[in-house]
Amino acid sequence: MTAHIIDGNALAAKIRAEVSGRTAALKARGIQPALSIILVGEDPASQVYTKHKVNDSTETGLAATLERYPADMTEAALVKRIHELNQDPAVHGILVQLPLPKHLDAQKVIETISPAKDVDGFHVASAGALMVGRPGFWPCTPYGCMKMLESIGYDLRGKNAVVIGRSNIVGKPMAMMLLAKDATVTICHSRTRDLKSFTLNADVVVAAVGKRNVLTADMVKPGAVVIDVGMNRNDEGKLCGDVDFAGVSQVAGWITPVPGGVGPMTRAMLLANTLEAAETATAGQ
Ligand SMILES: NC(=O)C1=CN([C@@H]2O[C@H](COP(=O)(O)OP(=O)(O)OC[C@H]3O[C@@H](n4cnc5c(N)ncnc54)[C@H](OP(=O)(O)O)[C@@H]3O)[C@@H](O)[C@H]2O)C=CC1
Ligand SMILES: Nc1nc(=O)c2c([nH]1)NC[C@@H]1CN(c3ccc(C(=O)N[C@@H](CCC(=O)O)C(=O)O)cc3)C=[N+]21
Repeated sequence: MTAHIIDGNALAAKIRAEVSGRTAALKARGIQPALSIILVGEDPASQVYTKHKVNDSTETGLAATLERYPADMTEAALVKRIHELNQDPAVHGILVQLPLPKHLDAQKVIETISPAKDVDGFHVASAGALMVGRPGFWPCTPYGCMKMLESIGYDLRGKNAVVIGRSNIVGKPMAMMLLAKDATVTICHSRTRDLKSFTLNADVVVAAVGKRNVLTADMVKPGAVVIDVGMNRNDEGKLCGDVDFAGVSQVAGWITPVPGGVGPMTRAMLLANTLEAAETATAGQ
């Protein structure tokens, strides 16, 4: 068997086109949807990622501002700036790029973002809303994974889903979203004994670990859907996921590639969340 590939680039392009259309409608009402991105420090990967986010936004008609601050910025100064952005009606979304320098408490900083502008979906209020099924912003990476499942018309009801990884920004919200669609969800992590015994029984596997070859062909049920969130570098320095793509694609029914899978979807869902924040903030205006 050779798996069908779920093309994240193509699906992300579709979502961006939808966002562009809705952005044009807002602009026709005199509203410019706007995202503020805060980057603290000089992390090279973060510099690349934030540049991508600004370019994606601009191409879609959203206004994006990248604010860069030195690595020694104090928490008080950062919190003050976020409060200003919270108050600014021209700003609809606020994103603080992670990781933050070690002297800053990332969760505390995120809690200062107004939940109405939390387009990353990392605020505890956003996490709580997802947990209890109330409206709120969903974290972009698991949200993008759900869109990928939706794009193949996959019905999660009663299916066994295994999420590998339990971070607050990927694994845990991913599990909640799958649960909300009536999957039977198992969350595995570094203390899980015999990972393979869980994945072999899974109709859907989401790998969000950050280690190469966490999922290999012998661990996958024939025909399963495999979603690879991981971002790693192989020995040649090439980007690769958590899944042994060459092997697993011989067993799985569907698989997402890295690059060109979940990554572009994460970026597209950020645009969708920002647009939604702008629409909600300006409803009836
Ligand atoms: N494509 C995209 O858009 C994005 C990709 N990523 C990538 O996804 C990956 C995960 O990110 P993130 O959730 O932030 O990472 P974290 O490091 O926060 O979480 C990793 C999780 O994997 C678990 N884990 C570690 N080793 C194993 C193992 N051998 N077997 C099973 N579970 C294990 C950890 O368990 P424990 O809790 O016990 O430590 C932890 O829960 C990274 O590669 C990251 O770069 C992240 C965000 C967006
Ligand atoms: N506040 C915050 N929000 C985030 O969403 C956030 C963050 N901080 N910090 C870092 C992680 C990581 N992340 C990625 C998003 C897209 C790609 C992506 O588009 N990847 C491309 C490849 C890009 C390349 O070539 O390097 C792909 O998979 O095709 C990667 C990684 C978002 N993150």
